Amino acid sequence: MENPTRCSVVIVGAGISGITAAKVLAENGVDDVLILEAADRIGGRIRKEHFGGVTVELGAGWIAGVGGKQSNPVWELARQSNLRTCFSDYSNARYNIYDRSGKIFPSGVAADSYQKAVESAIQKLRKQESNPDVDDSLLPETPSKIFICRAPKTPIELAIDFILHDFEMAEVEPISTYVDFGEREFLVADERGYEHLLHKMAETFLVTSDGEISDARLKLNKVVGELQHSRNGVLVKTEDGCVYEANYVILSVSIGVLQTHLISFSPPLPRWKTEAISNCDIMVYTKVFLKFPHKFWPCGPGKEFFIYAHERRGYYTFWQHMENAYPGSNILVVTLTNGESKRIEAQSDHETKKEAMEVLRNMFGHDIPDATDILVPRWWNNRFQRGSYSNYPIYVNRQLVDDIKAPVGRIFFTGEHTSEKFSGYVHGAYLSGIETSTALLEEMRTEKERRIENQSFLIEPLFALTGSLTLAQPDAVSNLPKCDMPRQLFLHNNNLGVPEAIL
Ligand SMILES: Cc1cc2nc3c(=O)[nH]c(=O)nc-3n(C[C@H](O)[C@H](O)[C@H](O)COP(=O)(O)OP(=O)(O)OC[C@H]3O[C@@H](n4cnc5c(N)ncnc54)[C@H](O)[C@@H]3O)c2cc1C
Repeated sequence: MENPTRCSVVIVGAGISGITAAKVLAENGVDDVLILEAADRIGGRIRKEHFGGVTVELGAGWIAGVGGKQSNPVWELARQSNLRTCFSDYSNARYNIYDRSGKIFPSGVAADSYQKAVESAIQKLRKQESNPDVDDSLLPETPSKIFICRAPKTPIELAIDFILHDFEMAEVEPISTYVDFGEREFLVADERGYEHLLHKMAETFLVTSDGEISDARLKLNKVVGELQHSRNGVLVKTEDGCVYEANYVILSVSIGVLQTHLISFSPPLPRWKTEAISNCDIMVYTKVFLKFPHKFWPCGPGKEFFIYAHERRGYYTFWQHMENAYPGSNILVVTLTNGESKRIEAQSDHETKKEAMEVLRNMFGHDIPDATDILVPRWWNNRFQRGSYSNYPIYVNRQLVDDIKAPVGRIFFTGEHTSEKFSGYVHGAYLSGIETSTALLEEMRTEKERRIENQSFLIEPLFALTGSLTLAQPDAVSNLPKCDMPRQLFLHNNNLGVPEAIL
């Protein structure tokens, strides 16, 4: 085995949290950093793809939390890059609920069902708030446990339950993103993709040529498989047999990846850490894109989002047309979550297209054309993701997030799942990258102070002994953890008959 490459910090993962952490370290003078990314691109869960003649976002699509007193930092980045965005008005979606025969539910019925669902959810949350120890798992195992009075049963109730809990919890309980940054949401509709923000950030500290990152400090297709950590540093091993040695590691992989055994830890992570990781839920959220030869759905104000009410909860329920984002693109997007996401990930795209077409024919009649193309992202089966984002309960136990985020020795954890207030969002991941690297910089400063104290403790007696002393590798010494230091001390003018190097 070749000597491992040594650096101050290895960052595992080049999503927005990893790139942001690296940028903050570079800005603070720590630029011997190595970013190891398993995929062949940066961005992680921010990912564009060309589909049907436009750029679509397979992962994060919206900048959520805009228009409040405080500015969302991701919105600021988007403004600096002139990222093209479209305001999304979900408020009308509840009035565009189709039944299986293509009729739209009368607005009074829809509004009434919606109101009842919101009241029921609030009631349930208040109960949880006043008695957080009630074991929710004792309630019947349905996604709609929230309906404590009466579980939703009819197609419209199930559709509203899905919209409320898989999309709009903000209407039920204040969510930090909306409270802090505002209630508006903007869909990114830019040919450069949402990921352009990451590239802009990376360009500020990584070398580029012809617009591509060419810096040796970013290594793509490097799947980290093992972290061996001790008081002195961390050995990072990748699946292709490379070994990197670092003083510290920032681990930015998703909570889904942490729950698998993709990365092994030696010594193993402590129990409090593994328990916290396994107690965090993961949401699978899948946007299926369908391209058509022409439009057959209503457009115009209040029509961007529409809902299909089916007796199976979450069955091709939430639809969006892309005419506002890309006029003339003739693209529809249907969102599935959790069990339905996993189900369609396991089947062929052809089968998914058949199911989606049947639903569309129920809503819009049999004369509509077949989709000419389909795109089905597979976030659950992607071994570098294993899901879309963390899903903490509304009344999250603070200790759980603290434990997920807390460092273990020289391994620091970052990513959207470590954000106490904004988990699940791009801005949560971005802010966590800043928070983690700031904490690491503080730790590095403290360690340096400890080393200086330790050096004088060791050096003073040696001066007394020899009268004269030089350090063969002064820089190396100042960079090493304290227990390695004596190995690096060399005596000058060795007339005492003692070995050249002590130890
Ligand atoms: C379908 C979907 C829709 C979403 N919609 C929105 C939205 O509209 N608005 C919003 O704000 N947020 C949204 N999100 C959430 C948002 O995308 C994430 O919160 C954010 O991008 C997470 O960034 P991160 O840096 O924490 O993690 P990631 O982006 O996952 O970065 C982690 C990186 O680690 C890499 N990695 C994993 N394992 C290894 C390994 N062993 N070795 C090396 N590298 C490894 C991964 O490849 C990845 O690049 C959505 C997410 C998804 C999937």
